[in-house]
Amino acid sequence: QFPRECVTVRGLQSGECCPSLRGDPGDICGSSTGRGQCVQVDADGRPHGPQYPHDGRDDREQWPLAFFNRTCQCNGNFSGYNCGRCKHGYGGVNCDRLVVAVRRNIMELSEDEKRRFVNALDRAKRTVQPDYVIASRRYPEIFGPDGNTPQFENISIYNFFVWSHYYSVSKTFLGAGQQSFGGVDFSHEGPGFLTWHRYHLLQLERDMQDMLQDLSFGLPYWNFAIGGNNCDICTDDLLGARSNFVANALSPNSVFSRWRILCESIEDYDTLGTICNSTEGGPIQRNPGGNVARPMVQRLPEPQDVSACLEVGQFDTPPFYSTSSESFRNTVEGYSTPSGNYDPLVRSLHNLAHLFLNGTGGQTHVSPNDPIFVLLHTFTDAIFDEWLRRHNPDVTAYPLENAPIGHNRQYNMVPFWPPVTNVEMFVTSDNLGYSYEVKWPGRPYTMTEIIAIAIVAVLVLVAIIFAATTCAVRARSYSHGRNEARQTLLAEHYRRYSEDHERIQEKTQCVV
Ligand SMILES: O=C(O)c1cc2cc(O)c(O)cc2[nH]1
Repeated sequence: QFPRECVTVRGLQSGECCPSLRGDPGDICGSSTGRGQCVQVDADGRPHGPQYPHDGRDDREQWPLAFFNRTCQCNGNFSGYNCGRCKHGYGGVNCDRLVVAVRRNIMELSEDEKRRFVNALDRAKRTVQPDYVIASRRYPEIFGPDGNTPQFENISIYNFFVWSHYYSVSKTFLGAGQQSFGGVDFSHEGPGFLTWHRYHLLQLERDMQDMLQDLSFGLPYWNFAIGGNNCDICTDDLLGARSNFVANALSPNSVFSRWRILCESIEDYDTLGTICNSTEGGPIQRNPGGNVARPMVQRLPEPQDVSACLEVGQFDTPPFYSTSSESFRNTVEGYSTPSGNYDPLVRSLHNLAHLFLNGTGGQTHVSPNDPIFVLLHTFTDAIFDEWLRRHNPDVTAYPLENAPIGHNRQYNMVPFWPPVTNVEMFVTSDNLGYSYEVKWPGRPYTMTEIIAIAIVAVLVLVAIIFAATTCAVRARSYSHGRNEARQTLLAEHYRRYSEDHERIQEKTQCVV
């Protein structure tokens, strides 16, 4: 969440996180080369929705002001915590070269591409994130027991991805002996669901591009809208088959069976007020389609669910929450029927795909530990992107205020650094340096369309029958006429022939 350079006692006390580029103390934010400058953080102070009634009790309010109030602001296509890198979609030393990463269906990768993707994920699980460290305590305890030891830890690239999700969904600690408040979620159940997860994926993709030294590396996606109860990507060449030996475990032939998960000690965090740190625990649990207690989540979404949700015209609707009706966001998130009707009993699309996994991938505080999370979310993001293309909304379609805390248009998404607002992700993917290769299922016909098509079909059929009958009648009368003519002709022939014959006979008789 924060650059390693910033989490010193002095850095935290100053509230300034404006590291210099290339270690020259005078060159904060690369200012000497015009890359950027150190500025005041702009944090959203507009009213949030009524779901969160504990203002002043959580480090994530008005992110990131509890930790830092000054940051680098980069010029042009420069970007990053010290303006040392390029905006998404740009490369080269001067950040003036366009680069695009293509995100493809994982099922359509070649064997070699599949192997390279699995290996890249595994390497990310073991490679230390070079720039960022994570807080292992809430701000009141951030300087450590001696007041001089900032409580931050190194973490791997993949675990950084896991930790960021955990931090955004964790409960608000209200004090020892008091129940933590769970009605808060900075990345779900609000308009920020799509923008938050979009940035989350971009950060992982960027970290993996750097690790692989390949700016064109694109995260693939899992088309989870295939119906049925089979997880098609749960094979050993992809995300891991089932174990034949241990219930809910992954096959030992998959590298993911050796992954250990982060952030599983949820009771400790909620009762002691601690924060998930970089310590790993048990293995990934997964039993796709096997939740016998909830038959509704034993099947994957259907292709027509995707077509239906893309028809929902409004991005989000009041109260901009998991109870919103006729909201594209709430529909694709999966709290509504695929056509947009809110129903508390329904789980569809993204939520259904999570719950179908039935294990680590189905619990918000740990779900990214299962790497299927990445592919499930790239597909959700692809649907979001297609919706943006089809509906071409203005920024005003995204609520400016009164969304649940963390979800307002200008809110800096928690816990990303440098600060990035929800609305910055409310653009089509080509503005962010990536694109999707997807064949979208056709839109299902409405009842009116079905009736109109049936009427046209009947009319065409009647016209064909009429034309055929008319032709047959005409053909019959024509051939009848020709027969009559032919018979008249024959009769005439015969008459002439007979007369000639009689005449010849008369002549011959005369000669004889
Ligand atoms: O119960 C749900 O609808 C549900 C579970 C779950 C897990 C997860 O990681 C998410 O991101 C969302 C989600 N929804």
